[in-house]
Amino acid sequence: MSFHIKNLNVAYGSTQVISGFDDIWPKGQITALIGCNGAGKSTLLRALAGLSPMQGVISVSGGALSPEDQRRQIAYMPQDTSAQSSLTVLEVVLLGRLGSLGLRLPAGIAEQAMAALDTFGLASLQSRQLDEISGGQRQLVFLTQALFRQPRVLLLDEPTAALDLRHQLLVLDRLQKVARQNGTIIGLAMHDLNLAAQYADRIVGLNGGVKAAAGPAVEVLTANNLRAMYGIEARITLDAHNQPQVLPIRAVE
Ligand SMILES: Nc1ncnc2c1ncn2[C@@H]1O[C@H](COP(=O)(O)OP(=O)(O)OP(=O)(O)O)[C@@H](O)[C@H]1O
Repeated sequence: MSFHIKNLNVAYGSTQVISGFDDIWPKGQITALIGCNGAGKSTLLRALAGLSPMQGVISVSGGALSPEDQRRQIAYMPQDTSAQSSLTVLEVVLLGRLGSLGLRLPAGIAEQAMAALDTFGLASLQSRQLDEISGGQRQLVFLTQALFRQPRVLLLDEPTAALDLRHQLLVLDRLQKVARQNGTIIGLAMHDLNLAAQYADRIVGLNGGVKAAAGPAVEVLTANNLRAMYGIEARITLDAHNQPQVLPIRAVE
């Protein structure tokens, strides 16, 4: 089972933002989307989640996904999780299973949601309203909700952007486990290239809405690619596991 994206095109009005994007995201792997501000990462993830009109075909295991399949099989967490809401933290996580909730909660589901919150140390916040917790805590709550859905495909837009260093590592460790253990297909937009190198199985570079590079970190995170995609000069070294580490030096013309 893998996630196939064929000739995906997205336009806002007459402005083309994603052009002819083709890729295959394997089962049980993390694919990280990288690229400069405005490169099209969020637009691509939103289109895959069925939230932006697009042209092209997306399929899982060869079967093209209808808009209904997209909603059922794909979970998506946006970049901006700010919310004025009187929903509590526990209610937000439970909404992850909205599709299977009736008038009464199925037995045990609240306990499962609490256990999910506990993974990121959030259980004590269960009764707080969404607007009574910090930005990083809100990002963790929405991440917990997306994981609680147990989707086949999980799309996360900059899931560690609001998190401290420890929580960045905890979240990416957890995502790697979910991918490996459940076979979940995970796609992330990321700006931290070193974390992408450490955790992603594949990196896809977007430049002006076009796929500019794809493959393992060591092939994508090269000085030439970073100059072309970000307009920077960078020093690349290999760590003890032969993964590239990027040290940005200066912006270039
Ligand atoms: N709703 C919209 N209407 C019109 N243009 C948009 C809209 N949303 C995004 N764009 C444009 O589409 C392009 C891609 O934006 P997108 O948000 O996908 O980039 P990104 O790679 O996620 O950037 P960032 O790293 O800043 O989050 C940009 O030029 C942006 O200005």
